[in-house]
Amino acid sequence: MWSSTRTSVSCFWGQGQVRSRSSNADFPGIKERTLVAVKPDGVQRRLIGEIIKRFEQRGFRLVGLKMLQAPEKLLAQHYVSLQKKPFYPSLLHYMTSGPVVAMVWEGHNVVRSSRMLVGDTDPAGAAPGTIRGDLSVHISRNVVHASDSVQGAEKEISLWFQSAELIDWEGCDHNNIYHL
Ligand SMILES: Nc1ncnc2c1ncn2[C@@H]1O[C@H](COP(=O)(O)OP(=O)(O)OP(=O)(O)O)[C@@H](O)[C@H]1O
Ligand SMILES: Nc1nc2c(ncn2[C@H]2C[C@H](O)[C@@H](COP(=O)(O)OP(=O)(O)O)O2)c(=O)[nH]1
Ligand SMILES: [Mg+2]
Repeated sequence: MWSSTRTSVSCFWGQGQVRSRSSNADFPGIKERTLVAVKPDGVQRRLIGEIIKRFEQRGFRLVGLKMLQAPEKLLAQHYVSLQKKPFYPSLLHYMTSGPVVAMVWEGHNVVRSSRMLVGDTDPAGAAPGTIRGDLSVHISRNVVHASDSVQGAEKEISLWFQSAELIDWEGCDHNNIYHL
């Protein structure tokens, strides 16, 4: 689904050696990706930076980012499972009320971890410390989206991004488990 060439950044360890990379074939899930989107209320409330900060601090890698006015057709596909819900029209109205910031984050178990970072769908039940638990009060204005399964993430990423818009890069921070 994503490009196979990985952009290399020289990593200097300790006394300045460049450490050679081991294969990551032994670490399934290491390159897992998920779709996260700052919803229109998050953009309006200037929360883009705060939300990106939480994913970066956790150690995930941003591999795709764009701001867009989401077309209704895209949202209809994205929320296809909610089409029959009574709140569906208001959900589409909300999601088209302003620009959205769509992102793809990569890392070990990023789908599950993102859902934990984001918190419960209903902010009233979202734990303090989570994005929704700290920054929102109502389910219909819950500031952020995160895919809820690996399969769903793959589908959503291909819906929101062309593969050429995703950058395969490698860093050299202490969270870089490619070097384990
Ligand atoms: N009862 C509700 N009333 C109003 N809006 C709702 C309600 N339930 C869900 N929503 C909206 O629809 C979105 C999608 O619902 P879903 O059940 O997929 O929750 P989610 O997976 O936590 O959210 P998202 O898919 O946006 O990450 C919610 O994030 C929320 O904005
Ligand atoms: N108004 C309203 N909106 C709802 C309801 N259930 C879900 N939504 C909205 C908010 C969710 O973030 C969005 C997507 O639903 P989801 O995928 O089940 O939840 P989540 O993945 O956002 O946590 O739909 C709901 O019951 N009422
Ligand atoms: Mg959902």
